[in-house]
Amino acid sequence: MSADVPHLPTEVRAAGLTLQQAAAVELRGSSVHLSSGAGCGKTHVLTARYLSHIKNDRSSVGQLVAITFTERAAREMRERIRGSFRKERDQSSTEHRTFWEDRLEELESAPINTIHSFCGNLLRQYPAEMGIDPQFEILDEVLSLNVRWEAIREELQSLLLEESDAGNSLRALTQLFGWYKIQNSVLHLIEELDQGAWSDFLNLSEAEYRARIASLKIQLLKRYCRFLLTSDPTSVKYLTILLKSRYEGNLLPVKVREAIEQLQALSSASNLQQAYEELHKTLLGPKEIIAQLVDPEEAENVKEALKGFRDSLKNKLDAFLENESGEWSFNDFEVAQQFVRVALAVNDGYSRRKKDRAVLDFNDLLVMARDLLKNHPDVREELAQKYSFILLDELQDTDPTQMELVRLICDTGLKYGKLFAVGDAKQSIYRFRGADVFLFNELRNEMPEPGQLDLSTNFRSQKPILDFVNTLFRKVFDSYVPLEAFDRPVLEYPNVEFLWSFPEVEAASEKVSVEETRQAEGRLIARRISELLQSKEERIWDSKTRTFRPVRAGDVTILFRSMSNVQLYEEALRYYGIDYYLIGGRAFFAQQEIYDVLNVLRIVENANDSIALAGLLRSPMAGLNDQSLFLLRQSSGDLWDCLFSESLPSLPPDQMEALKTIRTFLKHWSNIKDHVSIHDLLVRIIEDTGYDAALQFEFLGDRKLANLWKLVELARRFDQAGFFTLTDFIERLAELVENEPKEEQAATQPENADVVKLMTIHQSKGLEFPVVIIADYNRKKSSPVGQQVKWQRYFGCVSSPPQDEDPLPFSDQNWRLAAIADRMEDDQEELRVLYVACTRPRDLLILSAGFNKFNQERNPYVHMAKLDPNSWLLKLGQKFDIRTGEILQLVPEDLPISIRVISETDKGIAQAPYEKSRKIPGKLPDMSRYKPLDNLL
Ligand SMILES: Nc1ncnc2c1ncn2[C@@H]1O[C@H](COP(=O)(O)OP(=O)(O)OP(=O)(O)O)[C@@H](O)[C@H]1O
Repeated sequence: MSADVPHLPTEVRAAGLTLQQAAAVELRGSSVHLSSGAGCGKTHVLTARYLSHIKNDRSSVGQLVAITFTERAAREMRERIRGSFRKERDQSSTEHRTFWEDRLEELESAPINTIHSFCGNLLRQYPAEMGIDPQFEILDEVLSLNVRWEAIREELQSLLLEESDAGNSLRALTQLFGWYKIQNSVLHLIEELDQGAWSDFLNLSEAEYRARIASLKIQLLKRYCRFLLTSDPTSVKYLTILLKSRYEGNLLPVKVREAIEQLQALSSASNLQQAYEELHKTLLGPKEIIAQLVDPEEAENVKEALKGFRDSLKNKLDAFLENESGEWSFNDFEVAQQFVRVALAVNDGYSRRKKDRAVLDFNDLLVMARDLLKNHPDVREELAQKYSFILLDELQDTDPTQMELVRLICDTGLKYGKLFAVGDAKQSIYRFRGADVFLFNELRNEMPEPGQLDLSTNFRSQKPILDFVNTLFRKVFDSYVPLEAFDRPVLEYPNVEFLWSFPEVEAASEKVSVEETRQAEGRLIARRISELLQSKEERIWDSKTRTFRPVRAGDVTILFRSMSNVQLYEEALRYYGIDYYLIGGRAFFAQQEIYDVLNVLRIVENANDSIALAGLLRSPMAGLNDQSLFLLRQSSGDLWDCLFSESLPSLPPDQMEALKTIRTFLKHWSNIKDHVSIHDLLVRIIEDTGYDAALQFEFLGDRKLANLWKLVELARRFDQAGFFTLTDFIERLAELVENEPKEEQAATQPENADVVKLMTIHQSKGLEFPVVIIADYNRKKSSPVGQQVKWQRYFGCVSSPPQDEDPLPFSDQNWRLAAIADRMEDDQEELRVLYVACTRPRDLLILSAGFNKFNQERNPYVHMAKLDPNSWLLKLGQKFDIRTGEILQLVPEDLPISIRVISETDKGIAQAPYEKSRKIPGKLPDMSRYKPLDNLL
């Protein structure tokens, strides 16, 4: 590795980097921690740095490791590096061309990959050290879940009879929770396995545990009170009404400020209960306050808000106020330890199963690679010799094991020039996978000062979008560095739009479902896209021609927080005749085609499953209609008997034909099922029934077909794994259908097709699009229900008592406190997700939401508060009048932003002039087949 480079290589300056970027590319001698806002060229700089190691440090491709976190990002990074090499080759003199040709060839096998594949390769090089089979297979998410379930079932069964601590723990837990809940709880726990922390937790004495919780509780209360005042949508909504009401006299603000101060002082109160009661009294709202309000409507608002704020505080502070020493029949700490003991025993069984089958899951790859480096200094040394520079993208998404790995790979070079790490703390959005943004900041503080670098010039978005982002997030993130716009032409059209829709209601009291509001929103989005596509307005910047051009379908991307309701938006797009491409919808296992396959397999496996049989008969595989099914049912009690009886009911000829055909097939499939692989059986079923062709002609046919083939592929992987039978496959599939793990739906069109794209915000990370619509902006986050136990990083294991028992068998106080700690972190993460979304567009950002109805409030703050905001809308409404787009409470840093607000009722959407000019399909697709099966049975 070369030492300091004394002067700036001119090639780098010529590459068109900013001074900030060039500094990051050129620094040597110190490692670099490059922190940057979105779109400031992190990946761009990382690519330039890679190139500069080849050019200026004379490194070979094999000496450079580039690591990122997703396959997509790794592909993109390799592509960008390849592009930069090609450029070098094309600009080189003849004698240097071969140099770059060779580097390009080496690049194909260069270590530019995800951290998981880096670890996988490492383990294959040193299998003996870790005692693993070098030919190990990697279990993906779905298959590892299967093996985990198998371990849970079998290990719990044998533990139940075992005389051991774990056995005793399981028996005690079963009495408390019942068998079913234990299984799910154990699954939940082992997915969060943190072996070291678990052993520490088991070694804690009760006194140590209680002391730890007591100190945590005080720290938590302090943070929580601040959170309630600034970020909790419910309490902030009431506070907003109280503080922003128009009043005469000063009693209300005085009282509210007094309450705020009391709330802030709670965590240092010597007697918490007493301090809380004082606060409660302040908020009781003396009559004089109301009397000072001129406007009766305002008086009503204030009265409601005072009560709402009081009740919400009581509810939220409850967990802190309770006395721990209640009369409980069980001890919460013991229950938590019992869970950990059982989960550890099951996890041992899971590890054994993996070892026997020579398979590793994703987590094993990281943990084992970490242990390999930790426990084998010789391997560490070899690696240090082999790799001169480590380039790491998306540092903010590292989890503790990954960070340990990075430290071990860099070894003594960690601070001294070996590591080049880039990231953005504001874009850390993988907490649910264990990412911890704290690690990002911690590493920064360890770096020598010259290596702590920043980027703040954004090359992606038009200036007004950045002004909007800065205004919205300035107060949201600590030490926010505003994004500066790269100098380029700006449009006269507003680059930010609010798109608010609400269904038309007859009477003010009429209730509107969330689904209806989303449908109206979908229609307004589709209408707006259609308007943009028809418009001749030149609003998309083309960097090649350096001019603006009109919007094309492929410019538009709709981003979702969650894909659960995406079909409502898809329907609207189809209704408007807009082609689109759904990137990996999450609910793969919740699709009708998956149910259909499950039904047919169930019936082939077990003829007595009449629910599955009914499902099969009415699916396109058999093609019977409800009337025929009804007649079949009537003619005999049992559907199967009737299907195979001599005397069939009289059915129309086509239905009779369909019935006889499926009967023949069913006999045939049952005969071959034990002699062919699961994959072949499935393919045979599809071929016999022409199911693939039938799906093709349905609504969203392409995607259904792609999903079907994805399922066939899953069956092939089951066969390949070699240890699953058809019964296993059916059982696992049924579980997957029930639990809906995060499996993406199959892709149907190339991602670069010129059609509108729909994806989650997580999938959009690192990407950019000309037009971005953030849909479902006011979506409320649903909280998990029915969970019995969880691992919380500060509290350790906490368990929730069975809620149907009165009194509760053990205290749920720690469970609730741990939930509060998680809730606050989740809230921060939600805002980071919003930041990622708002920083994706280049030319136009549209925020869209469907509301019940707009209330008539004149005061913008009260208006917003009454919409019952989620955390996104809360932040938006604190800074903007969401009805007009005006900035509220200007501060000197705020720049004027022109925001276009479109708000429409359903009727308004339907009456839009351009809709009439569109060719609209006659009717929406017939979804009647999707009604639940139990209607029939
Ligand atoms: N010096 C530069 N000159 C011109 N364009 C640049 C420069 N640096 C970056 N860009 C462009 O800016 C855009 C954003 O760059 P890049 O994707 O590398 O940013 P990023 O920081 O990784 O973004 P994010 O954090 O949002 O993923 C890209 O289109 C990139 O080509």
